[in-house]
Amino acid sequence: MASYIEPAPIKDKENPFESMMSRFDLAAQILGLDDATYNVLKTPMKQVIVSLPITMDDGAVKVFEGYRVIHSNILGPAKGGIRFDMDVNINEVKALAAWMTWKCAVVDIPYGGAKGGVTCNPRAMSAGEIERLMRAYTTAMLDIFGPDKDIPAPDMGTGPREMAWLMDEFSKAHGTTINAVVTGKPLVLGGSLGRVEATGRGVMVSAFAAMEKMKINPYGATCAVQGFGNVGSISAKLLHERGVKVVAISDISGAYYNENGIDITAALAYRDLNKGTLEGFKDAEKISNEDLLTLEVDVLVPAAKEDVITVENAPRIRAKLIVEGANGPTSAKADAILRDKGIMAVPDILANAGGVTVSYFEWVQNRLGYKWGLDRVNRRCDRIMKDAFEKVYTTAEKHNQSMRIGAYIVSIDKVAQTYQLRGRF
Ligand SMILES: NC(=O)C1=CN([C@@H]2O[C@H](COP(=O)(O)OP(=O)(O)OC[C@H]3O[C@@H](n4cnc5c(N)ncnc54)[C@H](OP(=O)(O)O)[C@@H]3O)[C@@H](O)[C@H]2O)C=CC1
Ligand SMILES: O=C(O)CCC(=O)C(=O)O
Repeated sequence: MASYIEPAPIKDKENPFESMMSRFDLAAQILGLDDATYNVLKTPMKQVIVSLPITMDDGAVKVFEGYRVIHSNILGPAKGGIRFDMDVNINEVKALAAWMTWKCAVVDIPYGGAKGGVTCNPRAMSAGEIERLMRAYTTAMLDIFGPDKDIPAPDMGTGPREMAWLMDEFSKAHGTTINAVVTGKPLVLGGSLGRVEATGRGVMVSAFAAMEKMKINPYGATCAVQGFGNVGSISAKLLHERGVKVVAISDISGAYYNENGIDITAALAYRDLNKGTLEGFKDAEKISNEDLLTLEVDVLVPAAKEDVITVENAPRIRAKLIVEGANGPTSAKADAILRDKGIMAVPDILANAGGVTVSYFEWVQNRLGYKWGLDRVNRRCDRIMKDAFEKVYTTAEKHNQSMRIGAYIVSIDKVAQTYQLRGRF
């Protein structure tokens, strides 16, 4: 057997790639994965690092570092978002790319996994500076991206506006409009109805599926959501609309708690009129992001960043159910603590897969030159999410493992079978 028999010891502050690998190792061991497939999958296929000199508004030239990692393309073209954030680094991007491989396999869509990013602080940049950066990043990745090769999408710090610039820059370089090179575009450029809401919608569908298993009545169940960007705000809105009492929300300015429930429509309107921040939001007590995580609630939705539920705070988590909107919010060491406490965690690679699922629908529509109605998009996404949830739940039960390891088993099994049937080894 391969070297994965003894999962690597995990240090206190977890490197996200090592954290991902420790779960992968356990699932690979349970599956009895062959050495060749194991060794191929533990290393990303391609890692690209570029330097991007940008003229800032004050005339100074600043050099940014950009990344794109393709973890695997054995299931189809690589797929994954682009993150603009100060914490972006190669280990983070490698982990996020691998998670995309597992995520696409869990929901059974024909894509491999990739991720990209630029180390920058978009909050401190003008729209013009962000546009120049996105266009420079696209130019640097012209040989990597392509509708049959690697298809980017939004992630933290990017959205439809940035995807429009990417599509335009790529199309200019090819002398023709190629909208299928990227998903998460504005609707008029070939974006799909439902994509903006899709990740939050998948979180909501996963939360309801898990509450049903745990016999938690969703009407009046309490919930705390960390992060109020694309994923967090839409998860909160959809849960609130369906009768869940969202008692806490947060962004980088802090967390806002009201035991009687927060009016999410009012919070969204406040954020949108307040330069995108919840700072100063009334009708709630201000608490810290750390305190939000340990509130006594039925459901906790971490939807901001990785590594927020750690070995330090896991013993104090009081939620019955965690539904991971963010990628990698729970460290590998914290997994065991949550499980011992009987907390169910619906893992990122399942819970937040609604986004890439509707990205897939967008790519299909672009290639067909056709548009689907919102009803069709939502119905198909919900069906895929529910089926994936059931498959992961059953697999976890069969192996007496957590939902997370169940999800890794489902994905790694699919990837391994693909290698075998394609006759690679
Ligand atoms: N967008 C998508 O379709 C998908 C995203 N994801 C994952 O979901 C997570 C969130 O992504 P997305 O919603 O797109 O990103 P956004 O940039 O839209 O939102 C991020 C949110 O997190 C908040 N935030 C950032 N840092 C912290 C912090 N240290 N403490 C508390 N809150 C913080 C931000 O606050 P502020 O606004 O004040 O900066 C913002 O509210 C990421 O892990 C991403 O990889 C997963 C699948 C798909
Ligand atoms: O929509 C996509 O293609 C990818 C979204 C993403 O980056 C993610 O699911 O983490």
